[in-house]
Amino acid sequence: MNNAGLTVRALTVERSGFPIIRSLDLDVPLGRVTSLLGANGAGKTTLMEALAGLIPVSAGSVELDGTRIEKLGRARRVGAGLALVEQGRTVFGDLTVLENLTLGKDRSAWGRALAVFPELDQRKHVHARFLSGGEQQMVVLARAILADPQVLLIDEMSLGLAPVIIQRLMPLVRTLADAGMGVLLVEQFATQALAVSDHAVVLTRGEVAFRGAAQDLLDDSDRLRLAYLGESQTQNGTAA
Ligand SMILES: Nc1ncnc2c1ncn2[C@@H]1O[C@H](COP(=O)(O)OP(=O)(O)OP(=O)(O)O)[C@@H](O)[C@H]1O
Repeated sequence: MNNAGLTVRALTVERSGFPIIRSLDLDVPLGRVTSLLGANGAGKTTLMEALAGLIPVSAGSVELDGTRIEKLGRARRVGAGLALVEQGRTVFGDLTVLENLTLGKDRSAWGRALAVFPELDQRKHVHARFLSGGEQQMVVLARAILADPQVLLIDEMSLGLAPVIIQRLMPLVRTLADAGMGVLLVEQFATQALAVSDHAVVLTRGEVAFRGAAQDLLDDSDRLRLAYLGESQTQNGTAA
């Protein structure tokens, strides 16, 4: 029995018949933030979508709290304790903040959302389409947190947001992990992501090119640059 959060083994995911994720092993332990880095096209979003059940896996296993989930649909994975904050904000623009966060939920949801984002209280009757990008992202994050996941997958939540908002959101990710959640974080602002992360995994063309302590990657500017540029970690440094 494995209670270590999300355990991914030998996962292969194809798009249009071409393997994008190739025999990948990954652990997302509870109580830890794991940053997933890699150049554009490395396969980060493909991996997140496959873990969340938006696209099928071709081979391998995904276990959550010791239970195989790779064949479950998205809703059942949420029910099992796995939530995804998708790339690109998706609030219901015609609904108020309050409605966005309480639709289909019990009345305690609003209080729980406010505990995480108290600043939403003064915006609760505002239609979500009138919120700033940062406020919309808070609503999206709050919705995911209300599902009470064991493991939360966050794909590029800072896309298009001002640095000041990112500075507000990143420590929150740490707080969620400190409260026991496992977090897998894909983030273009790698140094800010690594600063709140325990572990780091770098993907290159669908395979793990580095895994280790987030601090080790922060301290190794050459390796960090390679993670951005998508060059392979071969001994002669040949570009991928
Ligand atoms: N629907 C699709 N059909 C076919 N190929 C796709 C599809 N979506 C993505 N790909 C390809 O899969 C590869 C990985 O893309 P993916 O979006 O997962 O990478 P990423 O690491 O998230 O990149 P980015 O940082 O740009 O979002 C790319 O080569 C991309 O062109």
